[in-house]
This record gives sequence, structure tokens and C-alpha cells, in this order.
Amino acid sequence: MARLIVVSNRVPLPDKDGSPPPGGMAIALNAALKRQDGLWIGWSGEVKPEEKEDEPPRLSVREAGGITYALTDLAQKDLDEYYNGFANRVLWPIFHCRVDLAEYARHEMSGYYRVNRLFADLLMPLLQEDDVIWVHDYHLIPLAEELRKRGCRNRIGFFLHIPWPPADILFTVPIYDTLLRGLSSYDLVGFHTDYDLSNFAECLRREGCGDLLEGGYCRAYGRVFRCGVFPISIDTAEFETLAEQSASDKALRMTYRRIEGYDVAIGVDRLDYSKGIDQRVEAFRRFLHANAHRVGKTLLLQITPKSRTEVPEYMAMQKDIAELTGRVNGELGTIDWMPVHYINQSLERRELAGLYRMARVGLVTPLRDGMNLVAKEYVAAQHPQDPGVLILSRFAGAARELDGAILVNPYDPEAVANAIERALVMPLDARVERWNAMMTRLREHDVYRWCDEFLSGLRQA
Ligand SMILES: O=P(O)(O)OC[C@H]1O[C@H](O[C@H]2O[C@H](CO)[C@@H](O)[C@H](O)[C@H]2O)[C@H](O)[C@@H](O)[C@@H]1O
Ligand SMILES: O=c1ccn([C@@H]2O[C@H](COP(=O)(O)OP(=O)(O)O)[C@@H](O)[C@H]2O)c(=O)[nH]1
Repeated sequence: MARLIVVSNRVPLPDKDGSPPPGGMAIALNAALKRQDGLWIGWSGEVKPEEKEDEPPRLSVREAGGITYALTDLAQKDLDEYYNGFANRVLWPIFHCRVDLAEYARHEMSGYYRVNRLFADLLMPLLQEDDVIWVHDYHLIPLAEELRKRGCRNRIGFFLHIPWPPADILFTVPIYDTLLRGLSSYDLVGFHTDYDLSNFAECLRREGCGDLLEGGYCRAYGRVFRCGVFPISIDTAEFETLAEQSASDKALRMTYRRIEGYDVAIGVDRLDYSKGIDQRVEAFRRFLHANAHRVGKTLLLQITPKSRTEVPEYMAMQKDIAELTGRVNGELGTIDWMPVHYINQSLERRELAGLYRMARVGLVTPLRDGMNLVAKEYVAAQHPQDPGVLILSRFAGAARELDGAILVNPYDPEAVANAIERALVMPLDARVERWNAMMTRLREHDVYRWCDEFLSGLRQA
């Protein structure tokens, strides 16, 4: 079997005993890499020491759990321009339709291309003739083009983990055509949803440089390549087991005994403006105003680990959300009850699974999201005989699959407030019916299927 090479900005390294770190994608890719004698290449997560900045970039190679990892440190300038700059201050906001937050700077765009060239230079000498390469996400759009320039003829696939925006939004990126052309160097380009794929096709059509063809192919910039929809998922069976175990875990129950007995609505998101956290807190405030009988009995548990802390928009958000939750707690809280429990730390999956299971409502209300795995995890963690209700933004990729959720518009706080009340009063038979519909989907379409379908699509490309 041909060797599989995965390339991504962040590389989830296995722990000391060789098992993959938590996270469905890491587990699925680890399994695929083991089967195919694989190599995972990317950023080490470390900044290159200043005194070594003039040394040529190199990969540090290590073996763990049957997989080879080849990692490179990045210089502070590279990190600032490529990751904190163009990737997370231009591509991320624009692909999430936040043109107002995009800060385009030419030197950062050059840094983005420089780091992509660096990845191509590092990868080329490692390649064997029939290796299959799978590139992940918006950090590395130009990588295939750079590899092709260096003579690479291998199959190369690309999967975009974030949404693809409508044409008028994409065209606000000054170099949008270079990005589109970059994607045409891949053999397979994968998106989470049919909406993303049709936005991509519309961009090509509007530019007059390509279109979708029959049978999942696309012609653009003189090249024909495959395009498809591959919704990422979770390790459903693993999450079900985790949630079941956590329900009987005494130590874990002790840690959340303070919120037992309340009707809990749970939100779990990186601290990111795309997740709609402030709109959600506001919706919860309105829900309490509109339903006086819920005051003192219901609470919002918002778990929000910090993210991309060096990007100014993220720094500002940290302060804004903390102030907002403080205001709501000040306005409505009492000595023995706090409406919003805001936790600015990352929790382990085991803990999350237990909390999802005890929460009567899963509040997943991003303003825009590629997929949103939290929505799927919340569903998988529920008790089959007494499941909670998922409230899901229609702008999350997951909404294309989870039709048993109450779908909401996160920009409409009153609608979200009404949905919370509707979820809390929903009769058991309706909750079970909705949950069964979603679980059937999640059991059939887990993260292993996502991985297999993408790789078999790439082999056929
Ligand atoms: O690496 P970071 O900058 O710390 O960010 C974490 C990851 O965030 C994004 O996740 C996306 O991928 C999920 C799985 O496909 C999807 O469910 C979610 O909707 C996306 O936002 C990002 O795309 C990853 O590259 C980051 O590693
Ligand atoms: O404290 C936390 C918060 C989140 N997560 C995990 O982070 C992932 C978030 O993925 P999602 O697709 O929802 O959003 P992203 O952060 O990738 O945009 C999920 O698997 C969560 O279980 C976690 O392990 N601990």
C-alpha cells in the first residue's frame, strides 16, 4: 500500500506511551497513518530560538506509536506573518464572513507564502514515488502548487476544515485568484458541506476560470481535479463509552456536584468570535427575563479555552466576554445562584463527556463554523433513555447533518431564548425521537468513515 503523508500546521503528537492525543481527527488520522506506514509533517509548536534563526530550517524526525513525525520550528517572524498574520487575520475572518475583522498586510501575505515554500522544501526530499499526500486546512492552501513547482507528481489531496465563503466575500482578499489557482494544483479538494463546495464553484465561475464538471470533477486554470463533500465527524462509539463511564465516575461527579440539580445549558467553544459566545450569553439573559420561573433553577455552563492569544481580535474578545458574563451575573445572580458559569480553561474530553451528559441543553450557536464537533459530541454523550436537546446554529456545518436539533439563527437572541425554553419543556418521546435520528447518522458517519472516504476519493482522483 502506498505511503500516506499528512501535512498540517498543528501536529497532534501522541503521548508518552504512544497513544494518539484526544480528538477524533487525530485518532482517525493516526489509524490511517499506521495502516499506510505514514509520515505526519508540520509545525512543532515551538518558536526557533533567536540565535538559530540564520541556520537553515530542518525537520526533527521521531517515531511514535508506529508513525513517523517530522516537525519544524518556526521563526517568530514566520509565526507572526503566517499563523498570527495572514492565516488568522485574513483567511480565518474572511472565510467566516467577517470581512470587518480582516487586516490585510502584504508582508504577512508574503510570510504565508514563504512558510508554504519552506514546508515544500522540507517535504520534497522525503517523498517517494507513490506516496499519497493529504494537506489540511487554510494555513497550507498554496502547498501543492509549491510542490508541483519542485517537480512533485504525487497524488495530493486538500481538506478545508473551515467554511468556504460566498464569492463576493472571498473576492475581498486581494490575492483571492492566487488562492483559487493554488487549489487547482491538488488532485482532490474536500469540503465539509455542499454549501462550501457550491460557494467554491461559484467563485471559479464568477472569475471565469473554472466550473464543476460531471461526476465530482472540477476544471480550473487548465487542470481537472476532483472536488467533494466529506463532513468530518467524531469517534462516535468512543464518545458514547466515555460519557457512559463518566456518569458512574465518582471523582468526576464530585467536581461538578455544585451544578447538579440545576437545568444546565452547556456551551463549549474555543474563545473565538466565530463561535457567537457573546450573542449566546445575551440570548440566555433574555431567556431568563422571559421565563421568570427558570430564575434560580437554570444555568449556562460556558467552557471556553483561550485560543490564538497573540492575535489582537482574540485578545480583545477575552476581555469582552469576561465583562459580559460578569454583567449578566451581576444583574441576575443571587447569593446562592449564578446564571452563567464561565470557565476560561480547557477541560479533558472525559470531563466534557460527563458534563455534556448532565446538561439538558447543548447550546451550539456559532455565527459560522466549518463543522463544529462539539455539536456531534453533545449528541453522542446523551443518555439514550433520557437525552438532552441540541440547539444548533443553522450556520454550522453540522446543521446539514443533525436534523434532530432545534435549528436557530444565532443573530436572533429572542429566537435562541425561545429555543432554550422549548428544549427544556420538550417531552421525553420527542427528545428520544430526535436523538435517535441524529445518533443513526453519527454511528454511520463517524470520523473513520470521513478519513476512508477522503482517502479512497484521493486514490481514484
Ligand atoms: O490550531 P488552532 O489555531 O489553535 O485552532 C484549532 C483548530 O481550529 C479550527 O477547527 C476547524 O476544524 C474542525 C474539525 O474539522 C471543525 O469542526 C471546525 O468547525 C473548524 O473551526 C481549524 O480549522 C484547525 O486547523 C485548527 O487546528
Ligand atoms: O475544553 C475543551 C474544549 C474543547 N475541546 C475539544 O475541542 C474540539 C473543538 O472542535 P470544534 O470542531 O467544535 O471547533 P474548533 O475549535 O475546531 O473550531 C472538540 O473536539 C472539543 O471536545 C476540548 O477537548 N476541551
